Amino acid sequence: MSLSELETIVAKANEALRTGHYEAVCDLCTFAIALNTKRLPNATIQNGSTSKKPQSPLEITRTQKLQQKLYLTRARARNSLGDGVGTRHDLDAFVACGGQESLVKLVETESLPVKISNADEVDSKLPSQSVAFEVKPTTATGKGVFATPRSTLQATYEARENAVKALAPRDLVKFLELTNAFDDVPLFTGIYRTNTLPDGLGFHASHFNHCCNPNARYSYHPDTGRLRVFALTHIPVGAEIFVMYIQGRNIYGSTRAVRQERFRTNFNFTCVCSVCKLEGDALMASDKRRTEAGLLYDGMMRHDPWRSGGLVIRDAIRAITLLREEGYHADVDDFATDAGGLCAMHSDWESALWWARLGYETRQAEFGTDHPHAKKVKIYVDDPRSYPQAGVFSSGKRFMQRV
Ligand SMILES: C[S@@+](CC[C@H](N)C(=O)[O-])C[C@H]1O[C@@H](n2cnc3c(N)ncnc32)[C@H](O)[C@@H]1O
Repeated sequence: MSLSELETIVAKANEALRTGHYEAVCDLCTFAIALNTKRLPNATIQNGSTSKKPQSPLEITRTQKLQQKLYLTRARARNSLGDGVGTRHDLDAFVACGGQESLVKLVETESLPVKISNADEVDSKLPSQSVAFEVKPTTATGKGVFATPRSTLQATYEARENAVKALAPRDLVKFLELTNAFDDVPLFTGIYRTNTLPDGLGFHASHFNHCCNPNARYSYHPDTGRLRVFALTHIPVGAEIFVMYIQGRNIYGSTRAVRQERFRTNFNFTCVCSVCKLEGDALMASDKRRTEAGLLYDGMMRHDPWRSGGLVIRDAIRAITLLREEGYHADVDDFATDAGGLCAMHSDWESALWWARLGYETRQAEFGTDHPHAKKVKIYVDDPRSYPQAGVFSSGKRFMQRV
């Protein structure tokens, strides 16, 4: 962790001290002390060698001053929490790393105003009634999220500011608890990159693991500023809930090798989901299905809509069938909406409505009826004549094939 990141933590700890969030102060200082100790000139790292990077004299002074501030800040928080032993320990450590005795006296005599932490207030704002899962350790992926008996299909989670420096101290504690998959970049950046999925970073949502056949989908809801998670299929109690870190055609339309390359490049991990673990014929069949679905997606709208409109419908049916065979429960709308548009183009309102419904059902299940993605296609269900290309041909053709 860089010195400036540590200084950010000290600043946040002091902010928390001022606002009476003493538990958060302790968490932040404990975290930073552990990391800053490794930066001190006489520190040894785990294999017994000394700190890797030599520091300039200025940096050494900053590191030592930081350590003093951390102990003193935590001492004041512990004092306010009535933790006498902890306070004494921190004041001794403060002096041992060069802190002034006069400041120790000050803390010993100071009685900080006793403020009631509003922690409970903050927690009670979280949608605990709708929590349908819990975070637990997994064998292969660290922690993951599992369905609980109180399962509901919709669980909403608060979306948070991505800018770490703008986080409130308590949120910074939660941020620091998230996984970091990048050793070679500063800690804040590593945590940010590990946990910022296509729709943002959420202190709860970022605990979901990925699967190339997810059973849930999370999305950012702009009206409420929340990350929301919707189940895509029935999730039995005790089953892990998986979302997708890479979306749409990039996941359902790509082979394992291509997906793994994306995970390595974007997230620095090797995917061990049930689809990526397939071997032999099963893997070949999965790769074949996904390659075909990807090609169908790319090629569907290249058919001449006047002469070959039937091919658009044929491709949509084929692609949706492939996704179903693959056990992939999302993104049917990628094909259904275009198929509806084609039917509307030919003024086949009955078929246009059928496909519009399929597209809308998919989007409302994945994002919620109040999400802009769902609202955007709802208008075609309300009136298939509202497809932008509606009625351009009056060919009299009817596209009766359904999936
Ligand atoms: C956003 S976090 C997910 C929660 C994380 N497992 C934890 O312990 O808090 C992303 C990290 O989880 C792990 N992970 C998630 N899905 C995975 C998968 N399908 N295969 C392997 N590792 C996965 C990777 O280490 C990745 O960097």
